[in-house]
Amino acid sequence: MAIDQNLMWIWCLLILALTIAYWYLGRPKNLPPGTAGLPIVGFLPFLGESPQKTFKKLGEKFGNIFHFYAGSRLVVVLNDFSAIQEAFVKNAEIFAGRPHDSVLKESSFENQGLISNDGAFWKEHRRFIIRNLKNYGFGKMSFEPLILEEIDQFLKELNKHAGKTYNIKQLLMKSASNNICIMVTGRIFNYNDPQMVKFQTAMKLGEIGLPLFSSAALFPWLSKLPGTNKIFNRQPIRNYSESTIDVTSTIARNVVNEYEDGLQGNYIHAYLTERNSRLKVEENEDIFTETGLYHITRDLLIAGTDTTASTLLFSFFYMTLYPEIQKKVQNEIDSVIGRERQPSYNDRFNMPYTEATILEVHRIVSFVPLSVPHRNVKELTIRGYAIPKNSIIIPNLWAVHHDPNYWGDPETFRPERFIGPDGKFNSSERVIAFSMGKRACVGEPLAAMEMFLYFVSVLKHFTLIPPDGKMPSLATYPGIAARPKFLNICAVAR
Ligand code: HEM
Repeated sequence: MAIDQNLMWIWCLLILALTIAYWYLGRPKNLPPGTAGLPIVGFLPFLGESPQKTFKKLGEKFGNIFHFYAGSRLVVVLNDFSAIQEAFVKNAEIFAGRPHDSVLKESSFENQGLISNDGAFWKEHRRFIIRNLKNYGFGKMSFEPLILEEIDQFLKELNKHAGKTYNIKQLLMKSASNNICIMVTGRIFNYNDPQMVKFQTAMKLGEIGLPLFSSAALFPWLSKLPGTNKIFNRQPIRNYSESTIDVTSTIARNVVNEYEDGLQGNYIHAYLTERNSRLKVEENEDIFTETGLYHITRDLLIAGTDTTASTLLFSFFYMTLYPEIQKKVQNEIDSVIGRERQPSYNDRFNMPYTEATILEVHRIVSFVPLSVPHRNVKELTIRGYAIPKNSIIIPNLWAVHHDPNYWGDPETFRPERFIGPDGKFNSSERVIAFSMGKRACVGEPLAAMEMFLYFVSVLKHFTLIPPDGKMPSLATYPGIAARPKFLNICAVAR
């Protein structure tokens, strides 16, 4: 009996020793510098609440391309501008994949949308979205009157709360989703419309914050064990996925039901027209599928709502924190636009200080600090390091925006950094809040127009002061997006 027990212990120790040896010695050769972390879990326990800051520190030790392990998955972090550019622009095709075991898989359970997909499905849909949303005014002046109409609805609502402490987040969310709805579905919702309310309630479930890594996806064998749903906190992510697909499918289905062949009034019409023409050639059409339509509608509505709403909210916080900057923006608005007419997106060409302020908000906030994880679809060598096929690639956009060697004083909110000696607006390729390369944000033209028109419209009519006399906090929830914890503003009519 004693011998059996001894033998068992020897076996256990041997297996442990072999696991540890494999963990530390079995890594691919010529990786970028980095750390394997602990056996089984890798570096996951050390990421902290703000992985972007942890990565910035690791970059100081290992250099600007380094690796770590998330569970048994190899992750490569691109920690400065030139590393991201080298991967996402010079080797764009190779780095345009998405990991199939990321949190995105958890949140888009059928993996039929745009954001979590790659390959032919993603490529064709991305091209189609960019082409068609442009046709419906995306980033074009023809879309401006529709945004301005939505801003009218937004300002009327805001005016009801003028001079009071007001939690503006829901209003911003509703207004931002309406702007996407116009293009995708051709309709705009009243803020109290049951579908709008249902969509916002579903989005609220996402406030659990999608983590950078999904433990359930990284440890699929463990997540099959009973009771692990709770440990991996899967249910809230599932609730969020199911509720958002449920409500966005209802919104899309209403448009699908009224569609007649050849109609081209909005993105869903264009999708159905394309699907019908493909079905005439190939009855098993597998790119423009019905499920795909609902998942892509969901992706567009989700991706375009909290991103814009939260970045705008941060812009209001910064104006509250820096009244002298707010005054300069208001002076520019008064002299270029005046108090009577509505702003136009073209006004930006005469408003360098306002443009610089908005760019500074994108830089300092970095709303998606680590972008959305990428995957390299082929092995390749960068700066002499081998990056094995299918690594998870994380671009640290936040580190680019907070690089002291480039910005000098990255923690200071200072729009003047984007104003040239001639007083003109000097944009910077180093502000990459929308990422870069083949997977860069498809909504950037819309987001840029929204940011300018909302920011200017609010400051034209109101002055932002500390709500309840308290300065807004810039604290954010942990997660893939830097959502603000503080939600109140106080807008006093001018
Ligand atoms: C301030 C506003 C916004 C910011 C900061 C932002 C930022 C980003 C970032 C960092 C990515 C990931 C890019 C990558 O994978 O490297 C992304 C992707 C995406 N964004 Fe935005 N975004 C904003 C607004 C919007 C809007 C208004 C839409 C509306 C349609 C949108 C739609 C998308 C989509 C569909 C993707 C996925 C693209 C793909 O995977 O190919 N975004 N965005």
